[in-house]
Amino acid sequence: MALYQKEVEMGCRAVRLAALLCQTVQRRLLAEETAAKSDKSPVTVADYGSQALVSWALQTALPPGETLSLVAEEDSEDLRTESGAAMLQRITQLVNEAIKAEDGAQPAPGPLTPEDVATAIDRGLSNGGPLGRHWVLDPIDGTKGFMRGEQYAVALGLLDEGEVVLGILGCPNLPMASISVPGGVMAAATSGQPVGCLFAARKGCGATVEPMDCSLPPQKVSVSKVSDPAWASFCESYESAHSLQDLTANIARVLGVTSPPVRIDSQAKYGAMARGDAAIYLRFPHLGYREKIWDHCAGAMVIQEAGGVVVDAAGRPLDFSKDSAARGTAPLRKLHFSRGSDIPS
Ligand SMILES: Nc1ncnc2c1ncn2[C@@H]1O[C@H](COP(=O)(O)OS(=O)(=O)O)[C@@H](OP(=O)(O)O)[C@H]1O
Ligand SMILES: [Mg+2]
Ligand SMILES: [Mg+2]
Ligand SMILES: [Mg+2]
Repeated sequence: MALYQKEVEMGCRAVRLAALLCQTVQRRLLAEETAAKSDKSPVTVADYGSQALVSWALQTALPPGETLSLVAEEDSEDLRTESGAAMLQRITQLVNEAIKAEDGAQPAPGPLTPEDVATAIDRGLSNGGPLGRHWVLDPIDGTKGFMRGEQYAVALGLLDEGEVVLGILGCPNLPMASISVPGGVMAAATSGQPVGCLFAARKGCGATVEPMDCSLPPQKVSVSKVSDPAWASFCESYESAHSLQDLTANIARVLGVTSPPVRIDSQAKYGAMARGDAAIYLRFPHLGYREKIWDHCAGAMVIQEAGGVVVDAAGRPLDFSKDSAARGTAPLRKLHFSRGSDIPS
């Protein structure tokens, strides 16, 4: 079997399963399904449920006795408090519903319990690092976009000996049709092509896209061939709190870019770029913010395998292998870009 083929299949199944749960929640998103984390960022039942499902699906696909190492965004700490119990119940119900909808049956020996779900979420507490295999998960990237009913991604990568070898991006609200058309996402969504894309990239094997609903086979994607910035369009964060939009506007002006920025949430930007919907992605977080590996691992791999290049603000490749535990700095757990994408002074 081709290198990482089994892992790509495991990962795609896990991402599809998680996307199913996200779609269910987004359809009936209620205020009580959202909470605020200690850093004040939003988290929903779908973020937790997606993480639990990916963790469960990957762990159950491994040979008996093999333990999953997963570096993922969420943890169960708030769910294990008295006030989090009802949310954990709700997540457990959604997780069991998604497993049943996929297989038509509950997992043996029976539905997952709230404790099983919390344990699955906390498998994401690995520190990663340069040795061995580590899956890297953002269960919902672009939670704010998800809550607005717009773009988000289930983003799953695999690190092997410090190198990214797989990237899978489930983008349930991204149309299969190009969004670089007048009217953007809205127009593409009504073009008659399916909505919902699954991007997958394996080291050295290129990147593909297929509809989330499996209605078409995977097709190879490649980045835009536009080389003159005057003809290029560029993507950036939808949220101005996530990237310095004034700075990107200035850079675009200096480059001679004439079209307005394409602002969509999440690593769906990487997916859209991988198939040539835009040629440039500019991201400059506000001073002091440290990027997390799960926010870029899968997307960067998809871009790279589609023929693109992803670098930090100083033009250096991103390093996903930093093991922050080795630095003995617990609060920095999983903040891995030592040379980060802070703006150079
Ligand atoms: N202050 C700040 N600066 C930079 N980045 C931040 C910041 N706050 C959050 N985040 C991270 O941004 C993730 C969402 O991705 P994007 O910024 O591409 O999406 S968006 O267009 O702005 O919604 C988002 O990922 P999720 O938390 O998974 O949604 C965050 O990890
Ligand atoms: Mg994220
Ligand atoms: Mg997230
Ligand atoms: Mg988040």
